[in-house]
Amino acid sequence: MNIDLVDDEPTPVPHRKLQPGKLVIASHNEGKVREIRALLEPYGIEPVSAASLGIPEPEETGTTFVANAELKARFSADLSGMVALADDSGLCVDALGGDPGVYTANWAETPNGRDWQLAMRKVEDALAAKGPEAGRDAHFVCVLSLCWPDGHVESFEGRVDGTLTWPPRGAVGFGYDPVFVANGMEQTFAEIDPAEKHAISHRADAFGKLVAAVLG
Ligand SMILES: O=c1nc[nH]c2c1ncn2[C@H]1C[C@H](O)[C@@H](COP(=O)(O)OP(=O)(O)OP(=O)(O)O)O1
Ligand SMILES: [Mg+2]
Repeated sequence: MNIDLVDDEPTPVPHRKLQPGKLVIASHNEGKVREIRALLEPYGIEPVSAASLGIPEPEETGTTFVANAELKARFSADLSGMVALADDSGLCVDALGGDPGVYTANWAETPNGRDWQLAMRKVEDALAAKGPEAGRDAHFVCVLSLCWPDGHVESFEGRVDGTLTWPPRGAVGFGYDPVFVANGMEQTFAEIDPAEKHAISHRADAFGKLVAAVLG
């Protein structure tokens, strides 16, 4: 047994409970806002979107999901004076060394806004270039960060494992949903009911941890 490892355990920080009331969803992605609203619904929290408060999108300068989720949550908490909940997420493809990862949204950027067909095609082309032995395993990651107006922040990470399919299938959901098939399923995330996605998604996984820590 490595004694050093035991000594290095971080001191647990007590969680702060989230009280019923208004909360800013610090995301400008309508697909995410819709999903986060649905997840919050049973908890007596009234979500308002950052866009509806006129809060702009901060620059995502972090190199990790946690760093970006926390900077987005802090930005909206500072500007609104309310508790803010941000989501930083992405698609990590094993054969691509985890890309596009933190840069998943950037792969969709064009001069005319985001193009998800193009982004899915880019991932597929990169994967095809690796050859069939590389495999098609991928996972989505989601970090949800809550920031209070006094700067207290709590973050929760979730993931869902699956494989990438081609061509894209389905019209529900957003982003890369049409090419992602979760393990144990046959349909893509864009072919299943939102409720089914909420039962297994990376966002739901992170949200479950958030609930246990700050709403339980
Ligand atoms: O469930 C998902 N189903 C499909 N695609 C997904 C999902 N979850 C994240 N993704 C992809 C698309 C998203 O655009 C990118 C995250 O980028 P990310 O910077 O966290 O979000 P974003 O810029 O779209 O919105 P915002 O930063 O305002 O919350 O990963
Ligand atoms: Mg973003």
